[in-house]
Amino acid sequence: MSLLSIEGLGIAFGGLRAVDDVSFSIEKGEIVSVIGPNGAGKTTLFNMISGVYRPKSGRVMLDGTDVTALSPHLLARRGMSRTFQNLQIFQAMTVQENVIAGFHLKESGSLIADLLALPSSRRRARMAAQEALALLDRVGLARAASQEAASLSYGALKRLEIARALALNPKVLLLDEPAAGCNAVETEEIDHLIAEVAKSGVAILLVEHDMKMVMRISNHVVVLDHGVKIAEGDPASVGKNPKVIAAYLGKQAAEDAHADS
Ligand SMILES: Nc1ncnc2c1ncn2[C@@H]1O[C@H](COP(=O)(O)OP(=O)(O)OP(=O)(O)O)[C@@H](O)[C@H]1O
Repeated sequence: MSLLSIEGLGIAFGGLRAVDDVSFSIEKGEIVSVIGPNGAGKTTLFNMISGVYRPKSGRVMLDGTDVTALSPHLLARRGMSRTFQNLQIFQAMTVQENVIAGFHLKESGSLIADLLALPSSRRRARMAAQEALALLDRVGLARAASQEAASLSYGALKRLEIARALALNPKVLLLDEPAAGCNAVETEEIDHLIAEVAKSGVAILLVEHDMKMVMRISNHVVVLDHGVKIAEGDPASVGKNPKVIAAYLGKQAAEDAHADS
């Protein structure tokens, strides 16, 4: 049984089948990337897996349990957390407070205790602050803990968002374009971070346009075109697949590439 199984997911907008019968799975500690040309259905698939859209067909199985269309916060409690293409950082809060906000997503029933500032809630707050610092250390931001998030560079903000998603202690982490807008140095830092998180046993699903990054860090690549899965496999075999080349570059380029090889 895989940690995360995507089974025949499909959805349509009006007459357009944006994602059609897509299946694949992810194991513990594995990095799987979903790629495809613009409009292929990557974001839509991601949104179905993370509970933002309800699929018309198929299901999402997490650790053997059907979690299809659970709300994002319930999914977070079951062990699936995500980051967003457009950063969801609270700019006016400190770096550490942003991570602490992540812990609150998985807690329930603590609001009244917090409002009354009960000893239990003060103890919890102290622990959350310590755990947040440990997470910031992991993503290389411990020294910026008390700075306002707005003062961080773009690459650091991206790592902060990953730290906040890790605050939920996920089994599966979904990353929506983690390197978008980053320069080469920032992308490399995010590469290392993703590899380290996977090594700790977290399964990672990535949607990313930076093809070099995808080829560098993925164990497995799933390729979509017009909502349909057209290929999957290790990065090297997917990179050579004529169907994939055709989807990206057009049919003629694929035939040329095939003739050259
Ligand atoms: N909410 C929506 N309503 C109607 N059509 C949509 C909606 N979301 C996506 N689509 C359409 O579904 C198809 C897949 O879009 P999607 O954004 O998932 O592709 P993508 O692979 O993520 O593209 P990109 O690489 O450009 O981000 C496109 O034709 C898009 O226009």
